[in-house]
This record gives sequence, structure tokens and C-alpha cells, in this order.
Amino acid sequence: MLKIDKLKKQYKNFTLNCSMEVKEGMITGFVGPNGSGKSTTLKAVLGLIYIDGGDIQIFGKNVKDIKPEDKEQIGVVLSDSGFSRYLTVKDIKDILKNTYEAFDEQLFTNYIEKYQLPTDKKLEQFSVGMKAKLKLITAICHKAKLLILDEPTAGLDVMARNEMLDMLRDYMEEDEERSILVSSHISTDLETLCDNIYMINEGNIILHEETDRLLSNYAILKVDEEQSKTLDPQYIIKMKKESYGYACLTDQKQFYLENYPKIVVEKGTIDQIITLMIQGV
Ligand SMILES: Nc1ncnc2c1ncn2[C@@H]1O[C@H](COP(=O)(O)OP(=O)(O)OP(=O)(O)O)[C@@H](O)[C@H]1O
Repeated sequence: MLKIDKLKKQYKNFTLNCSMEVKEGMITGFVGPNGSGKSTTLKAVLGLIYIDGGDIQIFGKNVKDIKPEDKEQIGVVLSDSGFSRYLTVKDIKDILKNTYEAFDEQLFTNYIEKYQLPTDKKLEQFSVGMKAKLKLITAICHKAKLLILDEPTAGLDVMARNEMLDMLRDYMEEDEERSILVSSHISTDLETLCDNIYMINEGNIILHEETDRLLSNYAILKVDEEQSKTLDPQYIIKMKKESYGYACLTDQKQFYLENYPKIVVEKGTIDQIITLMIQGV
């Protein structure tokens, strides 16, 4: 569906060097700290910025060669893009109707009603949550095959986030050939939504893993100085000094549970895993 191979983008103090793949039928999460390169990657995929190297394929075609009809198959949410603040939902519906052949007016109207978005208020009067919902509705209502979503849940409360996640699940259930690439810094969203997750830091992909494996096989071993000397390091990915000794990230939880019954083995959250991947050695 989407393949990024050795994408390079150079800014003054930042180098992006990124490879990743979004497979058909999959929701792929993209997570990393502020300024790690998520938006830059997504903008490059959408052809919104000039790239310095690498290859991006969407629907099997180089991104430079994709045609307007291919673009119709991509739904987008970007943080710094959107409709003019003077437009209303009614205006936006008309624009979408005229832009996308496959625009599903009924689905659009159903979502607008479900989320109680006012149809004749200007966007400038919308709250952050209302704007975020509208952006996602506009991305999914033209029946695109691929959604590229940059922080679609940013600024939303828990209830609104869950509604957005449900919207994305419904979108996927409708057609098994669809895919989503979604960035978020709220890792619980990614845990419950994504099939696999890429972690990026300082422009480099530092981990790619299926979400199930992240949650079932990865763990954090908490060991004191003495225990750290006896610990078989073969499955330790990263170690970080802590007040009690060391936090050690492993992707072989079972091995340590079976062989080191005395050490504390904690199921790591995605946030803890990212932190150890970035700060550990
Ligand atoms: N147009 C630009 N000119 C110069 N530097 C830029 C430009 N756009 C982004 N950068 C830099 O590239 C780096 C990556 O930024 P990017 O927006 O991709 O990060 P991000 O992971 O999306 O961060 P956030 O989670 O804060 O949105 C940052 O250091 C940023 O300052």
C-alpha cells in the first residue's frame, strides 16, 4: 500500500532517514517524541515537501507519478492544514462533493449528526475537538483506500479520542483492503488501534514491532546492582540507570520469567518502551 525506502530530508539541524511500510488491511502507528520527524515523513509521503533522497511508493507507484485519481484514494489529516476558518460544514460538504467522485454524502451527514457538529457555524467558532472530528470525517468520507493521519487525536479528551478511534475502526471494517498510517504521541491510542508500530527518534526509525508482540513479549526488568551482574544479557535490548539499579528492556519476557524468578519483570507500556529505547544504552 505504502512503502518508504531510505527517505532522506535534510533541514539545518535535522536529518530524516526513514524506511517503513504500511501493508494492506493494516493500521500502522507512528510514534516518537516532539521533533523526531513524524510530520516531515508524512508530508514527504504526501508530496508536500521536496525530499533529498530515497523512494516513496504509494499503491505500487512512485509518489512523483501518482495521478489525481490515485490521490482521491488517500484521505489526509494534517495538523497544520484544513479548510478556511470562514467556511461552514455545509460549505465543506459542497466542496467535498465537487472534489471527490466517491464522496459519500450520506455517511458525511450521518457522522455530522452523530457528533452533533453545527452545520451553519463558521469553523472559527468550532472547538478544538469539533475541528478534529470534522477533519477526520472529511478524510474518511470519500472512501479512500489509505488514510494518512498526523496526530488526529491531538487536543482531544478521552471520550472524543475514543469516538475518533471507533470511527477509524468502522472505516477499516467496511473494506479489508484499506490501510491507515497514523501518528500519535498518545501511546494508549496506538495500543488499542494499531496492528504494528514504528518508533522514530531524531529522524531514525529505532523500532518496528507488531503491537501484540510489544505488549506480550516486551518487558522491563528491574534489577539492583548485584542482580545486574548475574543477568544473562543476551536478550537485553537497552539498559538505563535508575535509583534502584537498572531498568532493562527485553523482547523475551518469558525467558527472564522462567530463569530469574527473583527479579521484577514488569509488562512495559509503549511509553516506557520508547523511553528506554531512546534513553537506554
Ligand atoms: N520547514 C522546516 N524548516 C526547518 N526545519 C524544519 C522544518 N520543518 C520541520 N523542521 C524540523 O524538523 C524536525 C522534525 O520536525 P517534525 O515536525 O517532523 O517532528 P514531529 O515528530 O512531527 O514533531 P511533533 O510531535 O512535535 O509534531 C524538527 O527539528 C523541526 O524543527
